[in-house]
Amino acid sequence: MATYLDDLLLGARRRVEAAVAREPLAALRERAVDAPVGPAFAAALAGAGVSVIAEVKRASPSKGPIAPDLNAPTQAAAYVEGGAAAVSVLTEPDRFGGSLADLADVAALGVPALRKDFLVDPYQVWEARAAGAGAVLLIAAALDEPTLARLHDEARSAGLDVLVEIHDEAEAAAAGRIGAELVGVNARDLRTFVLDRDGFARLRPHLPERALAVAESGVRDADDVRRAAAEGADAVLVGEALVRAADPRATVAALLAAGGDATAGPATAPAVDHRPTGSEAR
Ligand SMILES: O=P(O)(O)OC[C@@H](O)[C@@H](O)c1c[nH]c2ccccc12
Repeated sequence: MATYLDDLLLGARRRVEAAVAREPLAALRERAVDAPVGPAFAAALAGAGVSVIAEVKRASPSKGPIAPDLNAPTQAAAYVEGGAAAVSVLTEPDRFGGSLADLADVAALGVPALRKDFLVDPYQVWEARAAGAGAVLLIAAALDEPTLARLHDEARSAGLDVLVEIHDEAEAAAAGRIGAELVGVNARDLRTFVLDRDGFARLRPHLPERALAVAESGVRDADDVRRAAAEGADAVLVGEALVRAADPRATVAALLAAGGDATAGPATAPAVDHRPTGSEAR
């Protein structure tokens, strides 16, 4: 059965074909290397406490329209004022209402920006670089491992960081084999859209040891951030809760405070050991 994910991947391939017809890869690369490199993405997440990657998203396949009139750079500026370490920008147009122009507008603010899309071709990596992104998302469930590895290498050679998205143990292992330094656990299964709030805690021990860990999807409030912190997240990636928020600046600030609390004080959950133990150890 064809899933939404299959549809999204097909749409991505068609957009690449159309874009290549307008501007061949060589020309795009030339334009991209002349563009200023965006601020480093992964390094912005590495500090103490849980960093917030705040997302610009107008719609989604599971929710339909969420914030159809959202202005990407205005929204992103509010995130930055609230203390977001980085901004994720959906560039997929059909189901998420995004565009590369949104990405460029957000990156122009000088914030580390992630291209969130369904990447299937190196061309899309260079589009991200040309738009001023600091990172691209690669979805392990969408790519066979050689393609995942190839796109990962292409992005690294373009000077971009890569957020490798996984949602099971096999994908976590693949992320390790390709040398991922930044791994996101998507609590939402992109094939079924089912949200599993225990997904991060379950998969955290299986992530590559040196990688930064991002908890993605379904983070609603300070309690969810505290939980992610206690489960060993370096960052949370938050979309819907922020695009629906009446005051996105204050909402980011509140999430950030919760993430700091969790590692700071006796009032919150004790630190736990996230490394695999016993027979689980790799
Ligand atoms: O809106 P939420 O539940 O906070 O989720 C944000 C983000 O995790 C989600 O948009 C996402 C995670 N991985 C993706 C891959 C493609 C498109 C979207 C996504």
